[in-house]
Amino acid sequence: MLSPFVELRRQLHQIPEPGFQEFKTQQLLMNVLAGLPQERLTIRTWRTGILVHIAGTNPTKRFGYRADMDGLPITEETSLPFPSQHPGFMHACGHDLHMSIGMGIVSHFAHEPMKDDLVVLFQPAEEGPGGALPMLAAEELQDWKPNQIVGLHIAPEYPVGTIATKPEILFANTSELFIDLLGKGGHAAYPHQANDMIIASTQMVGQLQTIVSRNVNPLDSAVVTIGKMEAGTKQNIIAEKARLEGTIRTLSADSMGKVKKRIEAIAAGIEASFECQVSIDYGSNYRQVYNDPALTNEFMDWLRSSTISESVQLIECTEAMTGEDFGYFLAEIPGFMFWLGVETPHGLHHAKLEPDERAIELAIDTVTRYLLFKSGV
Ligand SMILES: CC(=O)N[C@@H](CCC[C@H](N)C(=O)O)C(=O)O
Repeated sequence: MLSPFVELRRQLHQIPEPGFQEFKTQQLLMNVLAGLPQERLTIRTWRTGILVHIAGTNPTKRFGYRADMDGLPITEETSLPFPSQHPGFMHACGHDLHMSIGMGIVSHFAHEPMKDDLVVLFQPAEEGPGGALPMLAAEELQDWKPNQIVGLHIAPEYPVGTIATKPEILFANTSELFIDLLGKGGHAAYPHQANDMIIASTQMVGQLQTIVSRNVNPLDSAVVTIGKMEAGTKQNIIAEKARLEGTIRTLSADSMGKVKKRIEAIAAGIEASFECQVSIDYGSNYRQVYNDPALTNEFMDWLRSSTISESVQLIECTEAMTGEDFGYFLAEIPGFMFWLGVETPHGLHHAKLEPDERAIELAIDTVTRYLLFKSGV
């Protein structure tokens, strides 16, 4: 028989929704919460998110666990018998697992409370525009702010049973990048009378790739990725407009500023050389995920020395250029994030991502036992 949280993951997997539109997701989670013992639960909603407070037996502090909720605009290509029912959308970043693990933690402590309080946050819009910052500022969270917070992210590259983390920076600073180019459309046969934004935008993509290779200190990692480009209407019409969409990743906040300055200089060069207009919008920016060194080391020592080490293998990993708005939680509340192995050949944001569901019960067990270690029964 399937664990109820694997069953929940499968239901969530079928209803991926964009950030701040997680309406069905919220409803499903609310229905599951309604089926749990209510004595110690207080439930609040905030936009499409949910905050669940589980009262401890003799609390002196409050712990937090955060799960993100949104899906991605990807057409699923897995062979799963429970694929996405929302065309063009998929849980391709594991948020379906993060939520079902969150629910498993709520359920555990709703049945068997620990000494301290716990707040489990189901947070919308991690993929964009970012739900963490407004959730942290929300009235609904102010009297429930945890003293320590934990988050996890699935990791396709590690086997089930692996947890990977490190003190200090785990994930990069991020900034979205939207670039609009405006020239002059025209007939394909009269290029001299038009100003072709396909040529200008492809030149710009090429020049953007020189920032990391030529302007950033090789010992200080950065990424500039253009993930989407749009231009043109028909094969024999010169494109008046082009749009580039991408993301910037840096390990230091200082480098983020430098990369943005270079993007602006390249944009000015493209404007001058192609006699067009280039406008830049940085969309949403996420703060680095900075793991509290003392708490992370304590967690790692606990993983190595407690009986959990029989089922969990700890890896001290290097930092990754992924982004996470959980970084905003960690800037305000001490805590850490860790990678949870779900071994699958396809990576995050891939249409064939099929995380191994055995990681769900393992994560529920690990986090609940860690919280009990921290709090006492
Ligand atoms: C873990 C993960 O994949 N997170 C996303 C966060 C997206 C941040 C933002 N929307 C951006 O694209 O810069 C990631 O892409 O790393």
